[in-house]
Amino acid sequence: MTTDSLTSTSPALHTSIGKTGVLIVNLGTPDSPNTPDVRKYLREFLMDGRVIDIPFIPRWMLVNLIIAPFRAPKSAKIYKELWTEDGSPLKTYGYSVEKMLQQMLGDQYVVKLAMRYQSPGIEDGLKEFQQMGLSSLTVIPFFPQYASATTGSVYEEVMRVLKGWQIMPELRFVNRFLDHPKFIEGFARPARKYMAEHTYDHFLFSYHGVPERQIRKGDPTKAQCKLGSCCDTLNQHNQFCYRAQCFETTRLLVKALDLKEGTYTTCFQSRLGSDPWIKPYSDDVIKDLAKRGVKSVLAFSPAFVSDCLETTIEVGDEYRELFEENGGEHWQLVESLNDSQLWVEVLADLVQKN
Ligand SMILES: C=CC1=C(C)c2cc3[nH]c(cc4nc(cc5[nH]c(cc1n2)c(C)c5CCC(=O)O)C(CCC(=O)O)=C4C)c(C)c3C=C
Ligand SMILES: [Fe+2]
Ligand SMILES: [Fe+2]
Repeated sequence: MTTDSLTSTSPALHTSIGKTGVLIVNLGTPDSPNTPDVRKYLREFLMDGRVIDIPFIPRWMLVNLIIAPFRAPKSAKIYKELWTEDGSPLKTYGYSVEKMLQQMLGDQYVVKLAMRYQSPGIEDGLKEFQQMGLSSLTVIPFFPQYASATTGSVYEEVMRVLKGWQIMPELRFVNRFLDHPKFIEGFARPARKYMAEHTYDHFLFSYHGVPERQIRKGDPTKAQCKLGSCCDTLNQHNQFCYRAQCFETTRLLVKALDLKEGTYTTCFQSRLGSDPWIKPYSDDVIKDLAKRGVKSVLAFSPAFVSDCLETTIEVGDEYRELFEENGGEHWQLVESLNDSQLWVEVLADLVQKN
């Protein structure tokens, strides 16, 4: 082979030698807030066997005959409240972070945003990486705490796509980052600002819930997690218990904000269906706090790195109404990391850890 034939290699391949692909992946959101797009999103999302973890035929019937048709018009209305002129915040922040992280990491890295459901898809992102002939690939799901329904599902999809590749890049998955100091600071910093402006009686840490069954399935000993006080500490036996990881996240935030014992509660939102989900339920906790005479609450949603339907609408609006209806007076949601510099620094650290 002559030098000429070497230099005539395709520019895309040539410039990518030695580069690392970084796939940042969030959950996904509908393509528009209109009912057909919301229905399409709900169908894809809820037909994932890690999200609704029941056998295929009952899952198909539940999703296609009950949840998607009835929920889509209601959810579409809420998505319309959330939508901005740039689209769904979850995706807008994602693109902004993609750009900022690319700038921070420099041209030895190629950063791409993907969504587990809907667009831009994981498969399309990975195919672009494949054409670039990257040497290594880091996948960072945007979920601070590991859950089979989120991080587990992203891995499964990445592995499904990679399975047929002739050349496998060096591969690294980041499976959680709840204890990254800058992740904690990303919530603590805006919280300190609110705490300087107002006195809060109580601090609420509301995480997305999962069905209790999913925690039991993920327990390696099948006996460790009793879904009670055993989740109060995170150790080598329960390190992937989603509920225990949420309590640990609260502990780290409590420490960063120097909150007093008895002034904060960890709870779980967004139940779907009639099976038991992890407790305590956020709506029960909020009603109880208001009835006990708590007048002002600072609320956090630290299972989400981008503001979305679950934070802005559910915690920011619906829980505020619930609190006020039951006698509460002041409710403030701490915004998520969104496209803050701190969040991009967390991601850069996670990429460069190896
Ligand atoms: C924090 C991570 C998340 C976990 C764990 C999770 C589990 C989970 N979710 C559902 C059902 C729904 N979730 C919905 C929205 C939604 N969920 C997450 C994150 C987690 N889900 C996010 C970031 C979002 C918001 C997306 C956005 O576009 O803003 C919805 C749709 C909303 C609605 O129609 O009300 C459903 C439905 C299940 C069953 C589940 C189980 C483990
Ligand atoms: Fe969800
Ligand atoms: Fe547990």
